[in-house]
Amino acid sequence: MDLPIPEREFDFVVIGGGTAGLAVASRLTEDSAVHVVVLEAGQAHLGDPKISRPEQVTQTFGDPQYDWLFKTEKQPFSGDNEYTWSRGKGLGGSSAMNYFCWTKPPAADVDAIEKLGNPGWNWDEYMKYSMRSETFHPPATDDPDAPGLSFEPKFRGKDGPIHSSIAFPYNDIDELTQQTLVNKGLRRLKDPYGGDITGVSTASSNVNPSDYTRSYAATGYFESARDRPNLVVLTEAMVSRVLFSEKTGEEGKTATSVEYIHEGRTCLVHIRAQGEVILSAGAIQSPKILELSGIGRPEVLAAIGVDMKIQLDGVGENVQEHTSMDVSFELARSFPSTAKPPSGPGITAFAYLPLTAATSNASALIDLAVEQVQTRCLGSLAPGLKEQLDLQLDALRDDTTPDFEVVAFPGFKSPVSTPDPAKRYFTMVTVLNHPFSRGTIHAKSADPLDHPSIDPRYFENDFDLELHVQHIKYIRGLAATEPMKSAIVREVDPGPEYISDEDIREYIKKYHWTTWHTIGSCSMLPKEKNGVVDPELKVYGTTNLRVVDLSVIPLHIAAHTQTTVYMIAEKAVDIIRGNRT
Ligand SMILES: Cc1cc2nc3c(=O)[nH]c(=O)nc-3n(C[C@H](O)[C@H](O)[C@H](O)COP(=O)(O)OP(=O)(O)OC[C@H]3O[C@@H](n4cnc5c(N)ncnc54)[C@H](O)[C@@H]3O)c2cc1C
Repeated sequence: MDLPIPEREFDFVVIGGGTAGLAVASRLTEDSAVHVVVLEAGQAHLGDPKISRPEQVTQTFGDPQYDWLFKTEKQPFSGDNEYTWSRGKGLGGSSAMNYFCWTKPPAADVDAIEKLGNPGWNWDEYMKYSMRSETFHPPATDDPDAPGLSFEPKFRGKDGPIHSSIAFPYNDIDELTQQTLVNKGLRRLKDPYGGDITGVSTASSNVNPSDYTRSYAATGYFESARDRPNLVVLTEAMVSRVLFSEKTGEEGKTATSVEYIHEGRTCLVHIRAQGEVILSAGAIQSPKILELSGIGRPEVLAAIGVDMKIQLDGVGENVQEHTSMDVSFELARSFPSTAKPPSGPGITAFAYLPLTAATSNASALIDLAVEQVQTRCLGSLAPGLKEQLDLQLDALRDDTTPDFEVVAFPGFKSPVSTPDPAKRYFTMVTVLNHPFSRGTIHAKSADPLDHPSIDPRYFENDFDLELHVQHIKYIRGLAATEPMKSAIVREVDPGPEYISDEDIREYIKKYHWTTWHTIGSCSMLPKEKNGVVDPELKVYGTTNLRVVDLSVIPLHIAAHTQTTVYMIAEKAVDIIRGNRT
């Protein structure tokens, strides 16, 4: 590592040594004849306790050595506020700073990706490849059905590089939440990893129980591959663009080299004949690198002064992000809690529910969503967006597909009030899983060091805000349900000043936050539907440039996203190997 690499040729140049990038590089170099270089903009950080120790989970946030610290544009439909979007910088990328939640989407969400024109991207394939990435460590227990400890072996990976476990003890806030949700009509799931997540469940974590450390792309995939002579990993190498041959063949343009900045010098690395570039810079920077390479929308390239090589109108479009809200409560002194503030992230109790379970008003709300979609259709919907929104409407109508997520956090979490150290609190976190709004991420200039312009267009489709209002009301309904009702003294934030829908809306605009799950900026869709990559993850109009990271997911899923990224990487490697034989 950290070798200044001479201008030599490789079979694969991987841009970004993050979650997907290291997984792909490690798998490809299992074949000793295949030579791979990974160019990562950040530092290695290997063995750094701020990354490896679960109890230090937020220590990397806001530190530019570890965190890209992106800022969104001002959001006109969200009070003109700007929002900070953290992303991991260094080996392992965002898997080095995430919150350890190991979750998987419902089968229906993955099958929807196939329905959008992507054969082979369905739930069966998801299971096959995601299990390949995981080794699950069952809990040591005499009672396999004990709350928080139940699991189904057939849904869990047995010999993959990433270790998962039930690392954070199930505590009485988890039980309080889960029992209240059950009393509100949800069912308890034995194991939410088999494609049915609707109900109450306990999530695993990507913590290796053998030494209680973070299991992530750098430890899981890279450590076992790092001594291979056919793998070179260069850190602090900021890729600026991909260069193509002058001639365009029948199948498109061929990438010949990748340009990057290392120690203040601009350098090139070359690609062998039959070789490929794998773009794994994440959903925020992969579209920027395509644009700096001359691939994208004509008006974006013209504005930054980059000559167009391939017109692809979908680059940096169709951006979707999960938004999240906190509702915090003060616990009654009588609540017999042994729960201490979590020694790690401590997030284990999850629930996913359909809109129909969240409110008795669901059918009127669905009519409102249909009307909003139809109103927008009268205007100018981007190509392919109608199909996506129709699938979202179908999912809203379906009682078995979840639309929103509830997470119990056994501590105080709110940007508004200051907690009293003499009191105890817990927080219910809600997540909007399938936003209707669509945003953009585009290069702001031709300077590779400039952050891109990030415009998620939060709440441009007002229905997203309406759903968040329903979430807060649902949580208030939980607070009025036993056993939670007797366990709390008061709701702290938003609190009693925010009762009317209008007031709740204003509160949400000020205090919602990102869950760092951006998708869609290099969507896998048919080209005429604003696709950037085909189902083999190849960029349209190129012969040997693939995008392998979260940016390719075209429609959002009800899950935290790391398992999906490992799945994409594992499947990409099979596709690549299949093409080379
Ligand atoms: C704070 C936070 C908490 C999260 N919590 C969870 C969680 O609890 N559970 C969960 O499932 N998911 C969580 N996620 C999301 C999950 O971690 C990400 O979706 C996933 O890791 C993204 O993988 P990726 O490969 O697409 O991108 P990344 O892992 O971000 O990799 C991109 C890599 O490319 C590098 N790079 C970018 N530009 C360049 C360039 N020009 N040249 C060279 N290198 C470049 C970056 O430095 C980075 O290493 C969280 C994310 C964050 C940020």
